[in-house]
Amino acid sequence: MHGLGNDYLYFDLREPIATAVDWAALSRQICDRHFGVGADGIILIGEMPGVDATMRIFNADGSESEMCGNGLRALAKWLYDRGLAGSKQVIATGAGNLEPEVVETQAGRATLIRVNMGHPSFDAANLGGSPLIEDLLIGEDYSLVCSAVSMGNPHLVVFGPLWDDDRLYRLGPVLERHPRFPDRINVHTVEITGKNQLAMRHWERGAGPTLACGTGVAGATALAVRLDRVTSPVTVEVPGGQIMAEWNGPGTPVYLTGPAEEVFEGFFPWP
Ligand SMILES: N[C@H](CCC[C@H](N)C(=O)O)C(=O)O
Repeated sequence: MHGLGNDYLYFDLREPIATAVDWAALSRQICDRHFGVGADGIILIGEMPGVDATMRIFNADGSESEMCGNGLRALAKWLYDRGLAGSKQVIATGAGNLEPEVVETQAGRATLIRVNMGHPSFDAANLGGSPLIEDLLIGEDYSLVCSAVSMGNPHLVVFGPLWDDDRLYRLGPVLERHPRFPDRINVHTVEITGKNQLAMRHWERGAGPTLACGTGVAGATALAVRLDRVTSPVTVEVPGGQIMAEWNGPGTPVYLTGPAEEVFEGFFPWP
């Protein structure tokens, strides 16, 4: 399934599995776009009393992340379409229990999902000591004004004209692995295109360039609202399409409303 082209292979683990699987290695093997199926990562669907499902996400490089906004919407769709979701969905993630809501359907299948993404944290400690805005030194003689925010997973935002491919592919990996961020970081170039509009491109931690990053959209929107650069609700243009983000200030969660699509279903021969 994918959310705005941010694609993952989902494993329905609600059945006990005989063998222990090295999910990190399996993610690397599956996500290889030439020798595997190709995807931005894999998502494991589990079960736990009191929630509709649990969700674990592994990036294409095998690293595990705390949260995935596009993945959460797709999982909410998967549960809804199969009649597995309670009236009020609850999905346990690395960033806590979140409650996606199906807001539009077509022929009984979910097409648009609104998700409470939790509260943004501008807490520097969570982001390798990076304050809200910082002149980040890169190499010997080059610095970049960046902002950092956590949505359970860490995001670095560079406001200004949208980067072209050259800049994204050059700066993305350098910033992803900047020593300032011990757990690495997702990187986003964000252009303010209107009072309620942003345009973004992404270099994701553990996946590189993706067509959309839900937690990145949520975090960048909260930063832009916090820095008084846009007013909520915000329409965000990402390479994979459009998504709506809402944040009404400190003490409130960020909401994302966006599509999710199922591309195919199959059975995986356990290694
Ligand atoms: N690469 C991210 C995880 C995927 C997040 C993204 N695809 C989303 O939709 O939120 C990380 O390592 O934190």
